[in-house]
Amino acid sequence: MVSTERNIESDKLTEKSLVEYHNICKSFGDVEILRGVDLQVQPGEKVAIIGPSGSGKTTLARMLMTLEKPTSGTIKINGEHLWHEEIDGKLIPASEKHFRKMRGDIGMVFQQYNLFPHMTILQNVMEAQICVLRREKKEARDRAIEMLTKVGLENKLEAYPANLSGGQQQRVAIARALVMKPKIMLFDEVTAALDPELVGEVLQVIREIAKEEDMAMLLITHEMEFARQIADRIIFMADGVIVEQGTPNQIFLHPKHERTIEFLQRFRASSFF
Ligand SMILES: Nc1ncnc2c1ncn2[C@@H]1O[C@H](COP(=O)(O)OP(=O)(O)OP(=O)(O)O)[C@@H](O)[C@H]1O
Repeated sequence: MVSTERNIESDKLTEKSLVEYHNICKSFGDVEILRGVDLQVQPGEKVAIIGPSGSGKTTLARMLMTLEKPTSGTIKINGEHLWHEEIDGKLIPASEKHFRKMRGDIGMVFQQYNLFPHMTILQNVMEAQICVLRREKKEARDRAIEMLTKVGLENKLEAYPANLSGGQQQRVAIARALVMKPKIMLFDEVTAALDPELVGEVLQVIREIAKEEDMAMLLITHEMEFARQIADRIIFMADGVIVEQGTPNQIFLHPKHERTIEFLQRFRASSFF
């Protein structure tokens, strides 16, 4: 019994992280936005990042999408540097070719859905499969239909984005990212631009995906109840650092740090949570 426990512990320690941020700093001009962030995400893990506006959550996610360059620090995906290439033991800035290869592991859904307005829903979900993954048209179509069915839009395949509600468009954006089979999906405030009555349907789709799919997820959200239900781990960020992290119960029921307690109290006072 003891030896089994010890094995499980050592397995956890040796398990390779899917994503590793190491001592990440980011400044915009003179303003330091991220101040030495260390964060690991394990394969399949669902991690929610919460925290006050301006604490650096989106910047952290954008770095994983190679949209924002760290001022210092490193990020690895599957043990391989994202922003650098290792040549003869030296780290040099990554080439566009390296970025393209690495981006294949990462999917992202933003507040803005950015669907192609001139394409049908089905074409929107097929496009990157054909252009980026070089899938055959028939396979891309079959997979797009399967994914659009999963997000409840099997009756809208031939519709255009302009004819869908915001919630439906966001579900297309989710299907479009999912169909690429990334190892990690980033969801950055995906309901922030939606009318309140449309928020529930999008969160429900994400909840179902989290249950069914074994990809890792990094969710930035102000929806605390949603974060509590969906995440294996909650990270509370403030002023560019990770202040506290733990299971949903640890963070929401027994927060330890003054900043976390204050944030959650303010949050409860302004909502039904
Ligand atoms: N390109 C940029 N140039 C200058 N400042 C920026 C840039 N991008 C972000 N910032 C600033 O960095 C800070 C952190 O922004 P970020 O969007 O990462 O925070 P956040 O925690 O995601 O906030 P929110 O919850 O409001 O989305 C903010 O003060 C923002 O104004």
